[in-house]
Amino acid sequence: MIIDRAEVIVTSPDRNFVTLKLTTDDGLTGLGDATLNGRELAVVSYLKDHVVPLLLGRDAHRIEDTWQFLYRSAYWRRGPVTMAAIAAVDTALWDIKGKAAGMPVYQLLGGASRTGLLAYGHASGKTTEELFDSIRSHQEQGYRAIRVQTGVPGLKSIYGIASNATFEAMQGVRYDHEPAQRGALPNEEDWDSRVYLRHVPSVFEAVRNEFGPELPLLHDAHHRLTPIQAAKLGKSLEPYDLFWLEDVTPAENQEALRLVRQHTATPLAIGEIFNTVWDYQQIIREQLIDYVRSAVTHTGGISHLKKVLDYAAQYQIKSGMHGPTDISPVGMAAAMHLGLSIHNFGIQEYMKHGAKTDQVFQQSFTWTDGRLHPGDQPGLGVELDTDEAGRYPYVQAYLPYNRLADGTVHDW
Ligand SMILES: O=NC(=O)[C@@H](O)[C@H](O)[C@H](O)CO
Ligand SMILES: [Co+2]
Repeated sequence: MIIDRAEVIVTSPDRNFVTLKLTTDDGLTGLGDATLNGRELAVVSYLKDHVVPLLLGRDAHRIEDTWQFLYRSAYWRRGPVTMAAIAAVDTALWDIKGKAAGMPVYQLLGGASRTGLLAYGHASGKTTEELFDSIRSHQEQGYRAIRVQTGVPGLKSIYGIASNATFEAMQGVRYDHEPAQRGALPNEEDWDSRVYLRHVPSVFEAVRNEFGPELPLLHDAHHRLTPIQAAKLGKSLEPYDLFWLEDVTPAENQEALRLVRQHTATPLAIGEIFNTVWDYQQIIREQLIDYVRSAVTHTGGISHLKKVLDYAAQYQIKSGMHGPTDISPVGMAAAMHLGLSIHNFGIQEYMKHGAKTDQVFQQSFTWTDGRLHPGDQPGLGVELDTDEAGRYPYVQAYLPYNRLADGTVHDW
């Protein structure tokens, strides 16, 4: 079963997506998500100019050999562009192998370890009442776990809040921070850690008082705090029993999490911007986190993220795969197949894609009673309508960035 065609399809229905489509000599096709939000065209070139010529003529069955060949023959190791490109190839080959076997990918990975995948959604609101509306709306949509992000007094715009606050309005104006904002330059936003640290505990106090102790609540600090500030936040949120506190501090310096861990028992989730097991090695080995946040799309594909999660399982660390709208339906399907099969599944982030995206990508996953299931179609269960995709050309788009009051650039 030889790869004899490889296409890199860029489409921008509700936001930019990059998809690799491989076709074999016996007509089987496989899809891989290669979307890197705000830097999409770098992966397009990496695939088109450097990887596709190496794939044509290769045996599509040899997934591990292809992965090792692409990882080692590049010479230059790791990084988001390289690992997103390798992820797309790996995922597309698993899709093909599933179709060749007549089985959904999760069956090839060892079969189902659970009936469905607990998912969480993104409630947000500039004010407490808008936040409460958003939480109720997510509960009505069936979410059993909810991420809470709010405005911060004195800050003009902030991560995780829809540009148009009320949830009803969001039905039309979707929470749009994930799909990088379209435009020639990144939007500058403002930030103040001290105001944020004072404000967040009061938000969770209000949410717990309104919604009770049971509802699993998550929060994303989005890389903005120093380790001691992260420790302070984790400790101040302990009375509210969070499911997890995410990206509390930039984790390139993995040992920074030692300080946070010394001060708080709030569970920690890290890794959505990581791209290989080496980014995790210390924080897994020292049990400095509780959830691995990587998406299949950014971490070398199904093959590599499975290795990361199998390593994490030895330290009782679970998956918490990244699932914003800039993970395409192909990437989400790969996450669901992997999540269904592993023992140490934790939770799946699930932001619903837009209607135009669902027109471009035909999906077969189900969302029932707050749990996702990839479905039982052979392969990943996603097909891409190339004609529909052709209707939405790429649009330059960037993620925002932060500056502090004195103009210093800060993590967004
Ligand atoms: O937990 N989810 C997140 O942090 C996302 O909102 C990321 O900022 C975007 O997906 C980046 O493209
Ligand atoms: Co995050």
